[in-house]
Amino acid sequence: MELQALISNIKSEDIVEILGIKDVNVTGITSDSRKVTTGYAFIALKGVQVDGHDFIAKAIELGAKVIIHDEDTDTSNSSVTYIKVKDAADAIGKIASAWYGNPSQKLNLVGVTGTNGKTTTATLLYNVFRKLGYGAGLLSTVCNYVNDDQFPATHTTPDPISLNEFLAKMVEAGCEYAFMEVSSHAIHQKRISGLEFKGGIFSNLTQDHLDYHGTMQDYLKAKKAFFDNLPATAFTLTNVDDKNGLVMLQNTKAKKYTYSLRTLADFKARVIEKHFDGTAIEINGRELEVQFVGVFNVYNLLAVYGASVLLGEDLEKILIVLSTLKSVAGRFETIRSKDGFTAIVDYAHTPDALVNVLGAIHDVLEGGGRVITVVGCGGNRDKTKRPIMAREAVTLSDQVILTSDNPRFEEPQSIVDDMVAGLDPVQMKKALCIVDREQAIKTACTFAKPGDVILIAGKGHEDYQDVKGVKHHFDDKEIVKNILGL
Ligand SMILES: CC(=O)N[C@H]1[C@@H](OP(=O)(O)OP(=O)(O)OC[C@H]2O[C@@H](n3ccc(=O)[nH]c3=O)[C@H](O)[C@@H]2O)O[C@H](CO)[C@@H](O)[C@@H]1O[C@H](C)C(=O)N[C@@H](C)C(=O)N[C@H](CCC(=O)O)C(=O)O
Ligand SMILES: Nc1ncnc2c1ncn2[C@@H]1O[C@H](COP(=O)(O)OP(=O)(O)OP(=O)(O)O)[C@@H](O)[C@H]1O
Repeated sequence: MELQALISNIKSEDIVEILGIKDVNVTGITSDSRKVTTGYAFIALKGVQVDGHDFIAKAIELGAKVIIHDEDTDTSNSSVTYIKVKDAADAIGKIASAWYGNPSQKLNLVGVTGTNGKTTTATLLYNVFRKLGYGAGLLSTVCNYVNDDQFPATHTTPDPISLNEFLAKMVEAGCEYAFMEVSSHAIHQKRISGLEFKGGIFSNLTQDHLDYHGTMQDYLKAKKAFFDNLPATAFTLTNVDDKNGLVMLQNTKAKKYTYSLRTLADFKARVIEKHFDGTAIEINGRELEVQFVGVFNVYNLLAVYGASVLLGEDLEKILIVLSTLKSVAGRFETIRSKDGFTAIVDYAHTPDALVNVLGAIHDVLEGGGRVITVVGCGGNRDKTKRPIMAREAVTLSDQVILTSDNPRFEEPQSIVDDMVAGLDPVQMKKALCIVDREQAIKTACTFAKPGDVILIAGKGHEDYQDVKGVKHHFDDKEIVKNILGL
């Protein structure tokens, strides 16, 4: 691609200077010096761990012909074109978009952000539009889809080059719709810069990711930036039962819509009856039975309904499809034992999600059944969640087993100790520490009696345990089924 076309999405005021010849044909783009080959454009990004500007010389050695940077750098190589921009993280999204033919402009792209519910909402939207007969794609934590073709996901929101490559695949495969999760990390690192969104959904904001954002205020600011940057042609759909729902709408140019179970809103729902296999609900005056448990899932379904309406779909058709949808992988997945107890595998790994999923279990628990919770916290991530999650688990369960969940580079025992620090001696009587997760699940199954529910929280769809940088195969569902002989 010609260099002028490659940088055509970057506003001229965002380009500080161009040194060297402008008439260059670029053969590829990357921000990783290790991927450079002859004729590439290398975009130097200041990383969290290292600075891409330190790899410019290496990129040139490997054949880079264009260097895009935002810090002072050695520009003495006369066979290279140096483009200094104001913000390389912002520029790379626009460059990636141009390189792949601006795919987001050819799709109805909807982004979902919030602490919990992103995967569920984005996946259900994708399922609805596939069931309605459209070509559609999905970018999510669990899996990426281009129509029915599956691609493994490495991030909740991929880096700008992979992201635009996926969107281009969707365009090529004839998709009209694309649904994606937008993580706060991605907004902060500008991975979504240059994308043209048709809509943005906000689910909720509760404590998470403080290891990265530092404070809740900065976490909120990151989420809000997504809505602040939506164009007037897009819609925003926010949950106004969350105290930050209206905050998200403050500075946006986009058309504003709201959803709620409790107050006045454009899209309203009400729970009629809760049971173990689903919930009877009313959406905008229409009753239907859905195969989801938990009020939090009614919020997710309402967001899906609202977004589908805003995308122009027929109300009746959407309601019919909603009643056929099933739970997303690793979200409230139930396994019944032959002895009459139930195990639930759920991805709840924030205090709020844990409270919600335990609340949902209590709502449908049949007479006398006890709740046994197996839960851990991830290593090298927000440590302040640990005592809170232990406390919430103990408060809402009859028995808790504290265990390991992706310890990464921390000692599993010390993570469990941080959880225990949240419990007083009385609460401690309900808790047991079994660091070995398989052993913890086995012990919960031995404790369980008919009518009891075991919640195995935190890993959901994940099929690994991340220990010291190595992902060892570990699948909560598989383990439970083996133990129960299913
Ligand atoms: C903390 C974080 O978000 N890090 C992300 C960030 O990495 P980084 O800034 O640390 O990159 P780096 O390794 O320091 O490198 C800086 C630059 O130098 C370049 N480099 C580096 C080495 C070299 O030899 N040559 C070279 O050119 C790199 O390619 C990069 O451009 O940018 C990378 C490229 O986009 C991401 O892959 C990486 O995600 C890491 C792996 C990660 O685990 N991120 C998680 C926390 C994350 O983003 N999670 C959210 C979801 C959270 C949730 O809701 O649960 C997500 O969207 O997935
Ligand atoms: N709307 C919601 N409100 C609160 N909790 C929810 C909601 N939806 C799902 N949850 C809980 O959060 C867990 C994670 O759900 P989901 O994967 O949809 O969220 P997410 O935002 O994609 O999370 P992550 O970014 O960490 O992948 C679920 O297993 C459930 O326990």
